[in-house]
Amino acid sequence: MENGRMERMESMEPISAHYTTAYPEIHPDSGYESRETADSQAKTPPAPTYDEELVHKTILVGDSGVGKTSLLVQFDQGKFIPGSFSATVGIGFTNKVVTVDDVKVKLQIWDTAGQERFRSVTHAYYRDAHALLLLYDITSKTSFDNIRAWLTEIHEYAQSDVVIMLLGNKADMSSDRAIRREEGERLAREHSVPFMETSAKTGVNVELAFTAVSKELKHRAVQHPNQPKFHIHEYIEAQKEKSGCCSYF
Ligand SMILES: Nc1nc2c(ncn2[C@@H]2O[C@H](COP(=O)(O)OP(=O)(O)OP(=O)(O)O)[C@@H](O)[C@H]2O)c(=O)[nH]1
Repeated sequence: MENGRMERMESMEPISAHYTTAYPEIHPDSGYESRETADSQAKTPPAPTYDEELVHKTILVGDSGVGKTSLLVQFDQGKFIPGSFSATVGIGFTNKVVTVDDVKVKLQIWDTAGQERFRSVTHAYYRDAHALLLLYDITSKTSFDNIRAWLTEIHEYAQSDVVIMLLGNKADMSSDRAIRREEGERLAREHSVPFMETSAKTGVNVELAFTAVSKELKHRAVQHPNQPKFHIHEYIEAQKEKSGCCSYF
């Protein structure tokens, strides 16, 4: 696996070459959408159309070892391969289509190397990012403490309107927990970013994280004065309640 990983990261072709690849699709639970759609249809004129050719560049960032590659593999392939990944070298991406509100949102998800020595390479990718998923590991206080530094870098190199989401990963490792969920929530509130705990191992909240980001990106792309605004925080809370996802954290 170690060699496979190295090859994947080092043989990246130019972006345009990858757009010919068919996008795998996921269909998230649509209970929330149907309620929202019914409400909005009653009150507003037909929604402006969403351009399904748009590609939203989404980047996973955070310290080395927090689980960026594992989270992406869980989202892409629905599996977790323990201890199988060597540290990411440079940067690579995976295409995914997320169906939200009956439209297909194309995500190009970039997995970056957390190691300091690759930082200057990854900074270059921030500028045209539409969304950044910032991860820490709930068993690592250092990775949590470094979130402020990551946010400083993001504000320095990314566009000011980039969608940011904070994720506390490895939520399955409750006996080794070093950061309480409330601490993650507080930090996220301080920086006005949505937050959830995830597990790349069990898959908890992995799809929700990408779905919430896709919905936010889609709503931004079609934002219309007469359309109800999408509130990512409320969406996440409603979905968490529905799934009862977090009761065992
Ligand atoms: N228990 C548990 N282990 C995880 C989880 N996510 C990742 N791991 C493990 O944590 C280690 C590091 O995971 P990676 O996905 O390689 O971390 P990364 O953030 O991509 O690391 P870099 O490529 O160095 O930036 C591996 O041994 C994974 O199996 C998780 O949610 N739960």
